[in-house]
Amino acid sequence: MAPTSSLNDVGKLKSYVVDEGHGVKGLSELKIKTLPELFIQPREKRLDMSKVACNESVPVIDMSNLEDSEVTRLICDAAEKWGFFQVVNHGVPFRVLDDVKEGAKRFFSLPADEKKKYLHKHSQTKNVRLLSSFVPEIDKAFEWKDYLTCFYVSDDDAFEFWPSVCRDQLLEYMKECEPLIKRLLKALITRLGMSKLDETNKPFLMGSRRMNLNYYPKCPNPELTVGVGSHSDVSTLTVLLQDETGGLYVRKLDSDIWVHVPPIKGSLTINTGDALQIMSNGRYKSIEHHVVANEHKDRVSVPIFVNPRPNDVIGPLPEVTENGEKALYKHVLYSDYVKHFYKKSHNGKDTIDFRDTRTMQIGSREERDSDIEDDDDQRQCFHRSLLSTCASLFVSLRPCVAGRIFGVLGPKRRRFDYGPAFWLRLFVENAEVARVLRKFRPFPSSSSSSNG
Ligand SMILES: COc1cc(/C=C/C(=O)SCCNC(=O)CCNC(=O)[C@H](O)C(C)(C)COP(=O)(O)OP(=O)(O)OC[C@H]2O[C@@H](n3cnc4c(N)ncnc43)[C@H](O)[C@@H]2OP(=O)(O)O)ccc1O
Ligand SMILES: O=C(O)CCC(=O)C(=O)O
Ligand SMILES: [Fe+2]
Repeated sequence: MAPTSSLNDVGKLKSYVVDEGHGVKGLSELKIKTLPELFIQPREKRLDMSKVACNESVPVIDMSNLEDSEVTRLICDAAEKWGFFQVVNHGVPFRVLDDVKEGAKRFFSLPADEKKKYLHKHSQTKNVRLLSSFVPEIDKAFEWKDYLTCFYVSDDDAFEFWPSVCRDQLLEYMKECEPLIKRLLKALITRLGMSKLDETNKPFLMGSRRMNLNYYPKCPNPELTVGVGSHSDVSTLTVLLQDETGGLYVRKLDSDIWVHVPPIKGSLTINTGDALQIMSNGRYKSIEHHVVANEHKDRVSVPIFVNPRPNDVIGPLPEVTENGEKALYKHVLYSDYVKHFYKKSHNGKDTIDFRDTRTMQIGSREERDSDIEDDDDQRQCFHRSLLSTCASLFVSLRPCVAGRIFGVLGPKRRRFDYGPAFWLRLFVENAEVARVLRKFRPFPSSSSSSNG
């Protein structure tokens, strides 16, 4: 039961919030009058209201005219100058947006024992996790937020592992956003010198998706904490659905001014993430943003993070650097980049700094040692990409080989159904090995790498 007497015992408090599945929401529902110390953020991590510009706002782009080159121009300008914009008339039905918000509320209203099943230590899959704060094992001061994160692998995987109270709504939302995502990327790549979105660039621009359900419960002392600390997303781009509460602030480019992103009914907020900043060699900006806590209302938001595939090596695109432009970022295996993001608490733009050739020396020795940062790292990360691609190919082939040898399909038959989906996946993964090999073999020596 309610550990109101133990709120000052950090161990018990963490255990209540994180391990028992109550989350920050459970704590909020105890109607505590003061914020436990665990959630008190250092002053520099909170939003300084004197730095908020009330007369500024991120662009709002009307997407109703599908063929309009002016829309393309507005999207590219917004990604260059703001890294954030809202879209209206985007084609995703209001009903789908309402349903996914309701689905999120349903999930977080489940009893703690039900939610607990999605904690990392109990979850049947690593593609679904329930967390509080950001990375609770690492965060010294907790953020006032719970979130469920779902990495999309396939419909079958989602049907099997995603929570049934919101699974259908999440999948529908993700699928309805697909045309919008393609339109946005198509527009953005024109300014990078690519003529179309096709099978050659789709994988590293939008090869994987992760959806989070964020829940920010009412907070007794919102001014002392944050909903989400300042960070930039590690995605290519993020499509964010927020409810009517408000509280998302973004940094104005090259300034210490913050701008509110007001909820507009039916709109979606788009931001370009670190992966696109790297691929565009800094042309498109991945902007810091954060969310304040709120005393009066629970808030939900649902971001779709559109990403490269974990096994992709990302770096400034050849189309961008072929005119002699100096590459500002080192290549990195995308899953290494994401793991680096999850290894530390939110701290502004420090994830991308670790690939920025101008700031690469920043970071603790421990971090430097564990990341690939030597001059030969492009070669290394292609090696790693190749290895992890082969590993995933092996995993998908294993039951097939076992089936052939022993004449059995094993207990996980449903997941390794040899229908069209299986053969398609096999084909795609073989193609992937071939692609990585092609990239790897003619790779130049480190002395001729373009990183400066
Ligand atoms: C602002 O607040 C946020 C933001 C976010 C997310 C923002 C984004 O931009 S998400 C886009 C992320 N991109 C992807 O997920 C696509 C690429 N995915 C991958 O590369 C991989 O799935 C992986 C994330 C690297 C995980 O790879 P894998 O090695 O196969 O899986 P694990 O063994 O489970 O993970 C290894 C290691 O990573 C950490 N970790 C992984 N996932 C999460 C997660 N969802 N949350 C926290 N930490 C995660 C973790 O340390 C894992 O080690 P363990 O020892 O725990 O296994 C998100 C949240 C916000 O609050
Ligand atoms: O809740 C929001 O409005 C933003 C959340 C966010 O920035 C994130 O999940 O990455
Ligand atoms: Fe974010």
